[in-house]
Amino acid sequence: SLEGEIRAFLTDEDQLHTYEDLTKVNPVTPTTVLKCLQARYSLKVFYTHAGCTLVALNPFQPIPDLYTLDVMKEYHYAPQPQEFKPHIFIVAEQAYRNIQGHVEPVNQSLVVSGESGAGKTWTSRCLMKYYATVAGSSSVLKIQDKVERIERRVLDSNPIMEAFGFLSKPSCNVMD
Ligand SMILES: Nc1ncnc2c1ncn2[C@@H]1O[C@H](COP(=O)(O)OP(=O)(O)OP(=O)(O)O)[C@@H](O)[C@H]1O
Repeated sequence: SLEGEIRAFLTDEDQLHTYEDLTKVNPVTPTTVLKCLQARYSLKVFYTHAGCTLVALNPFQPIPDLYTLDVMKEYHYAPQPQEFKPHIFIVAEQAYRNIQGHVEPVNQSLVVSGESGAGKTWTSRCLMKYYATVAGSSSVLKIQDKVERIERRVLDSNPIMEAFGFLSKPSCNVMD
């Protein structure tokens, strides 16, 4: 039965954190998926693939080592970044490479979704920082300046984007 399969899956508690892609979880149920994410979270692992989607959990604390210039470079220069640990930089790099594609460059969109407080603004800033850094000038000062300008623009565009989407959410009737 499904219940039996779920129980058997959860018995192997020490293995739950090893699932780097939730499509490998079997059986895929809310319980099994959440238990895996929980096991990873408790080991301070905040990113997990779910096929071509990336699940980002909010650590609710600064994790500076996860977003350093060196980490960005590691993902940017890796021949196969998807073989590294799940990270927002894998998604960023994949989209970047698709744009750079010499044969047929394709416009790219990154959809960042989640409930209020999930970390969408953080993630968008993280993506902007990544692009401003890897695609930017080689001068450190210029990079810093560009990152700050792009970040500012993203944050400034928030009220406009929210005016279109956020205000009509049933959970947040700001229009009332
Ligand atoms: N990866 C992360 N590392 C450290 N802090 C994070 C991370 N992700 C989110 N946070 C923190 O969690 C809080 C909420 O994140 P954020 O503002 O990005 O949420 P949001 O999804 O944009 O929320 P809302 O929809 O309400 O605007 C912020 O204080 C942010 O700094």
